[in-house]
Amino acid sequence: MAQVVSYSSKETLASGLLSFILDCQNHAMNRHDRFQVAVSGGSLPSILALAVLSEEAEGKILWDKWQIFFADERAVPLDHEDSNYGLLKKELLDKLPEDAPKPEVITIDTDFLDDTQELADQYEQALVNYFARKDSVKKPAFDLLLLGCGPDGHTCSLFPGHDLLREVDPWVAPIEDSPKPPPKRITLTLPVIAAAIRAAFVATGAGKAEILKTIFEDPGEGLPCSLVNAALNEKVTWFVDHPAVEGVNYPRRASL
Ligand SMILES: O=C1O[C@H](COP(=O)(O)O)[C@@H](O)[C@H](O)[C@H]1O
Repeated sequence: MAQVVSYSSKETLASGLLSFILDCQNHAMNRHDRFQVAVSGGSLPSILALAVLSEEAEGKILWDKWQIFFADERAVPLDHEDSNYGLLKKELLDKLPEDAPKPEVITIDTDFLDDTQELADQYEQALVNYFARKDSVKKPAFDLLLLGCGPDGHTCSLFPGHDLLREVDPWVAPIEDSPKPPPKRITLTLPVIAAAIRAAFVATGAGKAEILKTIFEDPGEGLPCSLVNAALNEKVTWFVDHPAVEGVNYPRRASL
């Protein structure tokens, strides 16, 4: 079962998230001497920055071992205001101390913005280069997925009821009709998410309470976030604040 930890403030949530990330990082170091993380856009980069740029994190993040991928990305130039890379750069990468080692960041190839299938294929090829060779059964195992939860229960660019939820073979898939703008994107597929070593969702604010109620109390509804919970079970932890789970009957691990 997915774990949920609820915090009283963004700062305490960020501190809990940092401990989780450090645990995943240390496990990854023992596993293969690198830390392969996929990050989301939306509200995730700012809270991630709060965690990993904190005083508490000083000297503990092995940036030169991090390989940062995108759980989903919008088909826009990297300096466009809708780019998930652009957001991560603004919130986190640009704030790393100048003398600190830098993570490797694997972005989309913007030569293919006009053809989302090719854009997805190129990003999948990048994953093939960083993970084991592609094999139709074995999916890449990210050390950590850092996921967001949209107010409709979407995660990555996997939207409720969309055909993409049934993809089994591709690692990365294109979407041209995202209900949330911009419409053209690429996303990791559910089988790749299911192959992750660990995953964390971050959801904050009262605006998320209604959808979290459906995700946890009515998983049969099949919302993308519920499908991730079902696929990863105890490997996924939700970092939420109290307003996000107000009135929600969720599997309590602790409330901090
Ligand atoms: O469009 C997107 O939305 C989701 C959720 O965003 P949030 O602001 O509600 O946290 C995000 O996880 C995804 O990466 C992004 O492309």
